[in-house]
Amino acid sequence: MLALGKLLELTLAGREPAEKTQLTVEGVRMRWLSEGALEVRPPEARDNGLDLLLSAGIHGNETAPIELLDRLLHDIARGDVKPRARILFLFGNPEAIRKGERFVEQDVNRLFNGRHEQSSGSEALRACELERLAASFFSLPDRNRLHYDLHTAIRGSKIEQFALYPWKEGRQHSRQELARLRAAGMEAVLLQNKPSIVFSSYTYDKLGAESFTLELGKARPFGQNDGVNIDLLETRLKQIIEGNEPPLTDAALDGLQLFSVAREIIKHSDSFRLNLPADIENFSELEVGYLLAEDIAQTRWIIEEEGARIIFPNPRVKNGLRAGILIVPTTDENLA
Ligand SMILES: O=C(O)CCC(=O)N[C@@H](CCC(=O)O)C(=O)O
Ligand SMILES: [Zn+2]
Repeated sequence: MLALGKLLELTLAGREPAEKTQLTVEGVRMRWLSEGALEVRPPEARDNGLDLLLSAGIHGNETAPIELLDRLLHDIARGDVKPRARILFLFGNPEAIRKGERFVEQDVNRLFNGRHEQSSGSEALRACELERLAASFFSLPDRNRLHYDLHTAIRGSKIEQFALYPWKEGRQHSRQELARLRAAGMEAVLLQNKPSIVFSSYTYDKLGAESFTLELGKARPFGQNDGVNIDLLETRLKQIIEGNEPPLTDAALDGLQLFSVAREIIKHSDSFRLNLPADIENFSELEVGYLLAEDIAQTRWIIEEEGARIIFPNPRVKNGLRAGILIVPTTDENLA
């Protein structure tokens, strides 16, 4: 296999490849751009006009998505997968991946849409670099832009695989993209309703891509991901890359559960208390009247919404950051 197909090995070793560009037997050009960043370009005659950004390892301990990108890249480097799309592979936080930690000093996925400018340290620099790499990749005119930012969650989940769909004023969420996610094995989608500082929101808001954060199961160390079944996603990604996706029918959304954000729980101070068991699963339902959280100055988060559920509860985040999202079921009536 070509050396550049071993992007994960290079990244884990903190090594720069001697040769920055290589051609596969299929005439596919692979170009190393920076640590954990590799562009794949099909021969011009085969290019179908899709620019696909695949990122993983924005959180260094979320290894199933990193292993998935590693397999896809190996397949392309060997000529077993023949791309018709341009692809940018990104391993988000190499230092944290090497340490097997979610982050080193601060969460890279809270540093996008300009947030890195108000911060310092290696993770702020990396968020800036990721924005630059994505902006340069998505700078070609008249092409379709798609970004999947792949994650696994800290805790178990009543709904194992789901997507978060960013929001932008005046832009409607796409039914076609939701159908594609359903075909890729996603069981639910959270339709966001305000701007955010995560990577997928940056590429959606600033770069015009269709962008999603995908949650694929529970985070485990390298080599221990047998419990994370991402076969449907892997198959779909290969089809997207090779430009031979089966057509999506009108019934394609069947079974996909849609949610919207009722409230984000923001931790304001060290006094923040979250009244949930440590092992609570994502999508657990909370009853009306339940006292979910308390914070400084008698702030109390009481459930008012029928059918409310919690995702990503985490009282250990830094002050000012999201300590959970309260979500409620929604319908498909506002989709484009
Ligand atoms: O399990 C958790 O608490 C977090 C899992 C995770 O890393 N999720 C992403 C979601 C990003 C988004 O809101 O689109 C994150 O928290 O960064
Ligand atoms: Zn993550």
